[in-house]
Amino acid sequence: MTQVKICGLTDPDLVRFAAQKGADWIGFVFVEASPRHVTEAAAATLLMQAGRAVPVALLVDPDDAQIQRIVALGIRTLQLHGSETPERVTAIKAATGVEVWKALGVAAPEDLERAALYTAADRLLIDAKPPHGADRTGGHGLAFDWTLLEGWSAPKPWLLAGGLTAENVAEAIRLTGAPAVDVSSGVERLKGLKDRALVQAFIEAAKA
Ligand SMILES: O=C(O)c1ccccc1N[C@@H]1O[C@H](COP(=O)(O)O)[C@@H](O)[C@H]1O
Repeated sequence: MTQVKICGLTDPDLVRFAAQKGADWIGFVFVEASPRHVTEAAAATLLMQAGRAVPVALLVDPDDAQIQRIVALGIRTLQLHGSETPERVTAIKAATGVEVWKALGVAAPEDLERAALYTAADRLLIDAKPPHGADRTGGHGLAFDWTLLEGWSAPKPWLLAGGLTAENVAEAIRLTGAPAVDVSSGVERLKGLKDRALVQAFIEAAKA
């Protein structure tokens, strides 16, 4: 069954709800420019509601100190969503031993070729590229051309992200063969404000 990550939760009740409805991962965004930003202090409370869902820390070009603080909170999965090089990902994996995901923005076939360079990543997250001039690297609710993934042989376990919604996720999975999906904007009524009904509908559609 397709695995689901619900990203950018800031409300403990919604964390509990998403976990109860079957989310496999819950993402916490430690990126100040994001409307879903959570502080490390707030995350400590949110984590307690995750139940069997695995908490994921979304970080953009984190320094070693930030990584140490996040791991000290008890988060064992890092989603690197910046311009981290393969060498930096290898160093983070070696220093922490936790699960490390690397997000890659895709707009052309050559973007997928970079996937093979990230040998230390445990998973890849294949996302749309941010719009020109954007203040953050993801979470814009934009999809990319999924047909770019036709015939792609993923070198790692991977997730599909970018502009997914309850309405389009089944088609996205069918076209791309994604074993897992990640959503943020598509389960919001307003930017940064998650909606229970949309969260439930997304999980059900992805796992149907
Ligand atoms: O959610 C954010 O604000 C965010 C900030 C910085 C980097 C990534 C971010 N979100 C991730 O972006 C993709 C796509 O999200 P969307 O569903 O299109 O809104 C997803 O992996 C989020 O985790």
